[in-house]
Amino acid sequence: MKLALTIAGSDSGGGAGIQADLKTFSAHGVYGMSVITSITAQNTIGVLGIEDISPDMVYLQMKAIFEDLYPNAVKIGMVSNEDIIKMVAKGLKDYNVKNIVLDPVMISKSGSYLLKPEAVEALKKELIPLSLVVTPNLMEAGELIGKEIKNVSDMKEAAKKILDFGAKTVVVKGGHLTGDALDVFYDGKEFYEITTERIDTKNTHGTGCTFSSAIAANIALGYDLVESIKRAKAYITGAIKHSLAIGHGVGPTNHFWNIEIRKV
Ligand SMILES: Nc1ncnc2c1ncn2[C@@H]1O[C@H](COP(=O)(O)OP(=O)(O)O)[C@@H](O)[C@H]1O
Ligand SMILES: Cc1ncc(COP(=O)(O)O)c(N)n1
Repeated sequence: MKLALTIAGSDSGGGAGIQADLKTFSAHGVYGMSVITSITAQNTIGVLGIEDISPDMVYLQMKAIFEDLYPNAVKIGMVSNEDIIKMVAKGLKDYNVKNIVLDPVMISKSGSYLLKPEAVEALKKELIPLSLVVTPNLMEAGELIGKEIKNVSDMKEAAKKILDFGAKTVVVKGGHLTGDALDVFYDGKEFYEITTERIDTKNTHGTGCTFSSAIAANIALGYDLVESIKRAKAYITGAIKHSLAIGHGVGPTNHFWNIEIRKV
């Protein structure tokens, strides 16, 4: 059994954050574990409240996992504030953790801050240099480099700059552009454009979480990074195609779209 860890926030609505990540790991046949950084009271409509976990408790969860259930890959999502970011970076360094996929979560689709704006610099300084791949959406890439991203050429420029912050590779996700769902991957040498059809649905709650945890699951399974990203792109596209019209707002993706469960 391969093991994967998510370090992220809890989404009570089950569509994003820790819940999306654990479902994604399970859908890939990977054993999922979690370090919860923050609890959000959230549904498909919005975020009602956020309560951060203490940095000491974040570290203790990491210690519990790394001293017993060492992960083959790690995904990082919502890290909320500077003190949690520093503690997560310390835990990853103390236990020499590799294969880190960083989704620099900043704002929910419903508009709530999941990262304090003043913590963006700590994210850049502490977590990006530890990452095998960083997966910002257009807004997050723009915040990281201090410039609005409007097209594919801006996405490439952002990928280069984020690589310069110390990431090994970068995927800038173009889910919020018009046209095809085009993501740009940069490995420091070559650019790759990873494209699928755009699916016409409002139910995209948790797409970024699901995509990044699918990359981590595939890395844990032993695929190389480019293959892991390609497989994650196919998985998220299916999960959006079969997304769930549940709740009264932006519904979640369907994490088990490729697993057939028969009624008896
Ligand atoms: N409507 C859509 N149809 C197909 N793919 C999409 C759609 N929306 C987003 N994606 C893809 O889902 C993944 C997550 O992207 P995105 O939604 O931009 O992330 P985030 O949730 O962080 O904003 C990317 O691969 C993106 O291209
Ligand atoms: C706890 C938590 N983490 C992350 C997201 C981002 O969700 P998305 O993947 O839709 O950008 C979220 N809404 N809640």
